[in-house]
Amino acid sequence: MKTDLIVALDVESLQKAKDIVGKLYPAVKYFKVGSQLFTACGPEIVQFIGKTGGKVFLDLKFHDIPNTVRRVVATGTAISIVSETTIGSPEAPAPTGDSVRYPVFMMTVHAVGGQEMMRWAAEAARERAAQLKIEKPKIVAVTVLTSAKASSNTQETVLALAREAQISGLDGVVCSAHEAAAVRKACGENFIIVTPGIRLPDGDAGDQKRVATPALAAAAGSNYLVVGRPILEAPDPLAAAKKMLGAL
Ligand SMILES: O=C(O)c1cc(=O)[nH]c(=O)n1[C@@H]1O[C@H](COP(=O)(O)O)[C@@H](O)[C@H]1O
Repeated sequence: MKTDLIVALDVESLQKAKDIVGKLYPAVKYFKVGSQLFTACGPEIVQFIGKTGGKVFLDLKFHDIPNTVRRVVATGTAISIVSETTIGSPEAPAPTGDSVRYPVFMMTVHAVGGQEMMRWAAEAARERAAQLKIEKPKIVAVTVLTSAKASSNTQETVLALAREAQISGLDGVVCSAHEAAAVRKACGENFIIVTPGIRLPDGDAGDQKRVATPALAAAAGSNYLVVGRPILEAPDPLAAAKKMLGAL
């Protein structure tokens, strides 16, 4: 199984994000757009990464009533910079121009939102993608954040949430490397495991508690490793990304 690197673009402006993508692509192909960047610049960054050739992981961790999550997942599936009714309306016609030529590749919801919410999210992505004739974005559920200290029942909680996500029709979960092997065993080979909290042996964990090296996470069965600060704050982000990739 191949393990890929996703760089978290946790920066405050479109320009900074563009600079980082410019430095890292094509060595890095996957970029995570999270709440900070999306709040700062909106869908334009999605379009930019798509045009560059990269793939976007839109990590907005939706957690709301099923109807609201259904609508926002449908909107995210059709995300575009074209200023038209598509933004905000899951029922609106397909965007024109090149907007949906760069759809997001993966999105997050919170597993604690419950099975009905996750099921509606999965259905919304499927339906909207079919309508637009584009590949369905993968929907993955955040389980227990990697910033939470491990407790005696962390693995059990992650496993229960992963099973609920799978039953609900989601494509995978976000969990730490510490639970990845158990999730892989319980949910099978095709279930996507996304793992943040990745550090090289000498790396500063910061607020992350359940951390692991790239090699450990890959050996545990993670498909995608999410790395932010160790790359963003490095004097040479490309060299830092290559070091992470080399440590897989
Ligand atoms: O959903 C996520 O991406 C996520 C889930 C989780 O449990 N832990 C976690 O750190 N993340 C994200 O992964 C990235 C990790 O960043 P660094 O700790 O700087 O490498 C951040 O963008 C977090 O928002």
